Amino acid sequence: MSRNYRLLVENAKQVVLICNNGEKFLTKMGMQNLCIIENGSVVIGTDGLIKAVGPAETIRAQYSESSFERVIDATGMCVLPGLVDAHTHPVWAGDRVHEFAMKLAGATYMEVHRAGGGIHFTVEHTREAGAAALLTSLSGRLARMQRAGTTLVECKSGYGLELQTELKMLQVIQEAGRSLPIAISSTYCGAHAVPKGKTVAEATEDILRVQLPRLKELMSGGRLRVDNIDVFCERGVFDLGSTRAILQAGKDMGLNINFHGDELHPMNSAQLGAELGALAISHLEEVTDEGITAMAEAKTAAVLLPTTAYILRLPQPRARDMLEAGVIVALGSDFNPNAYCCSMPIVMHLACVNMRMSMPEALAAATINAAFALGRSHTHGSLEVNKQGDLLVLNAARWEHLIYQLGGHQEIIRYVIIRGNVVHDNDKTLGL
Ligand SMILES: N=CN[C@@H](CCC(=O)O)C(=O)O
Ligand SMILES: [Zn+2]
Repeated sequence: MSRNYRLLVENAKQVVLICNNGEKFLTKMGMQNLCIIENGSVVIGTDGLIKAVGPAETIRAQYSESSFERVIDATGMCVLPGLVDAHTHPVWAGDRVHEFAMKLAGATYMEVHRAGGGIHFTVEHTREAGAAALLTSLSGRLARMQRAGTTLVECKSGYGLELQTELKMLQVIQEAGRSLPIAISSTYCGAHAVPKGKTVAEATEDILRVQLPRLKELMSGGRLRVDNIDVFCERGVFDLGSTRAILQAGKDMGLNINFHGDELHPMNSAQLGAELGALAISHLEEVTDEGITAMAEAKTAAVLLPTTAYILRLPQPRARDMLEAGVIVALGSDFNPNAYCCSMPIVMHLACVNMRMSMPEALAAATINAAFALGRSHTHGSLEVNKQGDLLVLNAARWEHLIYQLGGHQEIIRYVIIRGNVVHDNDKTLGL
């Protein structure tokens, strides 16, 4: 093949494809048996898409006449798909480090929230912040996630709780998506908390009558791109009835349902999500057996967030029960001022130790299944021909080191590649 390509990554000790049959998600045994090529190579075209992935000698023979803008010799190294972070709240102003001390001293999440901290504290500061300042801090956070291997990330609004600030956040997310290599799935989360001075009914009314109609107008005029709708369905926040009304209205506008459920109390959020055809539900620390069955049947992904249970000392989500029931289990960092973690390798480590997932299950949950939870598993989450050329090259001969070395991703990730372009070269960053 005598053509020009963007990138050849050759001779990797392991190339972890995840799957190779166009699967949109993996469950049960599929998550245990990831597709791995020993001594493999990957070719990415000038359009940023994967053109070939296979044994090194086959690729060498097929592409012997071709030219590449860049060749990476990955001898002794591993190649994996870029990681997908299925749940973050990365747009905000105001420092909440003081709350960490409160929580360490025993305050619960809802106690901090009721004391005027938590989401309300962040809402006050985010309402006051200018879009430029929010974009600067968001870009820094996304760059950090990218260095930790994330190439597709879900980003929520939700620290405005009124039209102007929610729109400001969504526009900032859109701008970051335009200016940075990392891909973004954008989520309207106007029902993240009930604004101070409003009842649940009044807040729901504002979302249904004011916020969503304006969003719809901007989206249909092509001025705003939003992918998902989210609600914090929780006792003392949005009840089941208001959650249903908001999610259904979002779905009617073409948004994917992807919401917070069954986190602090069993709310039957899982059953509601399954009934509404939700693409994903996050948290689920308090999900019931019936909720697990409903999600497995409806093919609604469970986005588990190990950092939340860890920081708030909550019961762990029942990952094993979900996996055994055939639920599509995905992972997210839940990056937010409460859980300040930008690293999906740390999230996978916590999922393995605290939630008893195996390393292959955790990697599937942080790649193909997280991509499915965002409606993007046709382009992301595995190394297959015609998918986006997003990959990690590890300074390690076995891929499991990415999870095993707690907090070691900074040294272990040599390259982060998005659409065939090297966006992070660890040697250069560290000046080695
Ligand atoms: N549970 C609700 N929302 C966030 C926390 C947001 C915050 O505390 O600012 C979460 O997913 O953990
Ligand atoms: Zn969240």
